[in-house]
Amino acid sequence: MKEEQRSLLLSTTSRFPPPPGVKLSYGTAGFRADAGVLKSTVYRVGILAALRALKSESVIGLMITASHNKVSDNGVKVSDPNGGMLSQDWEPFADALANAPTPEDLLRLVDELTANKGIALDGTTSLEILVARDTRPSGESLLEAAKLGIESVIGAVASDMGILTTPQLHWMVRARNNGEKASENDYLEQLSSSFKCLMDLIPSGNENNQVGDKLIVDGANGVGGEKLIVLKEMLKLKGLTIEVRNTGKEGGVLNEGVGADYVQKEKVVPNGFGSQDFGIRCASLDGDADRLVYFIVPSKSGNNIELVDGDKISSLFAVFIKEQLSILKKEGGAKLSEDYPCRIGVIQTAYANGASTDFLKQLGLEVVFTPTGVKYLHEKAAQYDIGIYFEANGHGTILFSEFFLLWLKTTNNELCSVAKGSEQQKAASRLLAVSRLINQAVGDALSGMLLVEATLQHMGWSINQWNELYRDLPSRQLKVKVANRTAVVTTNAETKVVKPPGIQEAINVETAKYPKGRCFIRPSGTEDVIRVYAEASTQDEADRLANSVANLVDRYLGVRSS
Ligand SMILES: CC(=O)N[C@H]1[C@@H](OP(=O)(O)O)O[C@H](CO)[C@@H](O)[C@@H]1O
Ligand SMILES: [Mg+2]
Repeated sequence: MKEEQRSLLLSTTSRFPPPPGVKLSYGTAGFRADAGVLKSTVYRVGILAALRALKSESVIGLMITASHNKVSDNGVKVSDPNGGMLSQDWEPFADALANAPTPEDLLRLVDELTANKGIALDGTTSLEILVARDTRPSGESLLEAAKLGIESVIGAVASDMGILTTPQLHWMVRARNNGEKASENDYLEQLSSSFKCLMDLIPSGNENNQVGDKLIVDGANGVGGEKLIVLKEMLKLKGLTIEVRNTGKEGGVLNEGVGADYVQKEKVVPNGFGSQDFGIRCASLDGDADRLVYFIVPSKSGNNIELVDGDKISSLFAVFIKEQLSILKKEGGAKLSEDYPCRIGVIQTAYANGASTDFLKQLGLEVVFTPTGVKYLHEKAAQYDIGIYFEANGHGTILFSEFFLLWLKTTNNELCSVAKGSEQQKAASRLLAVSRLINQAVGDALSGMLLVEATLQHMGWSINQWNELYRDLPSRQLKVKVANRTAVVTTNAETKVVKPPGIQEAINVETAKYPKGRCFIRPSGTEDVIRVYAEASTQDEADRLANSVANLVDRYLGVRSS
């Protein structure tokens, strides 16, 4: 490392001492903690992002958000050149960098990494890192720390993109590296034009359309609500009214009694909604708008909603895509000069409701499981021609392989010349529009919502009809505070505990008491808790199973004393 670079890093790093006694790790979604302890971490992730840009010779993203966490938390994560999560082999370096006690330790780590990865810190290239944040009040000063981190690496330039949803930033990084138009307006344009294309292709004569022309969206008092209001204006929707509540402008607090995580985990009505909304399709975004769930409010006063979660979204998309593929290949249609055996995969985690897995398998689809965290699901989905992945909490998307998209475009052109306007050609156009609408970088609540809306219109289904695709098995999720959550080590896509010894056997004994019982525990990567998930044939049994396993967690891992 040249002297100029060394002294720049030393002087800036000494302005951001790590808070004593805090050890952070790059978890399921980057670093997250109370915003008050994060400045040094965010500054150091700035350095990391700069080095990643220099290594990949590409544009990189840095997002400041703590998504569904409480407003006083914040976090930081890096978007890789393809718009996906940071390559997993860089995570140990992220941990080491964030926890390096002194500026000299940090310099040593940077030296090691640059030597190891062959990164030349000679300032001969200039690379851009796009930086954005969600609406948290702590975001502004953390963003400044990130910029200083980036610009303490010679050759790295920070571009402040302001307040964005997480998926918008990932989309921009991907678009920039693909040489495509990449502004926020380009993002909104692409979503609205592909949505309109899908709406124009809705089969005519669907007289029994039950969809209902109103959608009410809970914006979690975060960034998603305000972006949706802009998008709505661009869409100039006919026959669909979108009302946005909890935009953050009405005085509500981010994620407090609102938002996709609250709605999905607690299964209750979010603030601002009530029995007056019965019969209307409702949806909820999370704090950074990368998760989406739908729900139905109860007809009478009472709090329990009917949740239409990520598994149902995944199932709806799977049904629609399967239908388009079978139209495209149907007997008696135009003969395609080349056929292509499209491989579809649906990716889930252990949190997927067992009934959804059965439904997808009955559709004849390949269903595979990964550990929790979209980085794992995304990686697996990318191995298919069409990879549909959703976590039960509503975080997911549909990935199309480049090869399949090329085939689809060629097929569509061919059909346009021999059978323009045929059912086959429309199916090809629909699939192409889906690939443009649904975010190819990461799960995106806004693009996902537009695809749900277009699909329901296509099918003519009300939210109830969609919800009845299958009946969820009753489930319950609990969080347990423990002295040290890293004491729990799991295997088998997180469905079995290997440490501490004995607890898995005890969980098995509890689970065996309930028909259709299924239960697992794992340490959260975003909150300081152990999560308990239980499924059983009645709600009461699911609750009892979850509670008894939560007690086991207490017993084996000891409750936090503070
Ligand atoms: C049960 C659950 O919903 N877990 C979420 C949550 O991770 P945890 O590691 O469980 O805290 O946040 C992640 C990031 O948003 C998301 O990928 C994941 O699915
Ligand atoms: Mg989120």
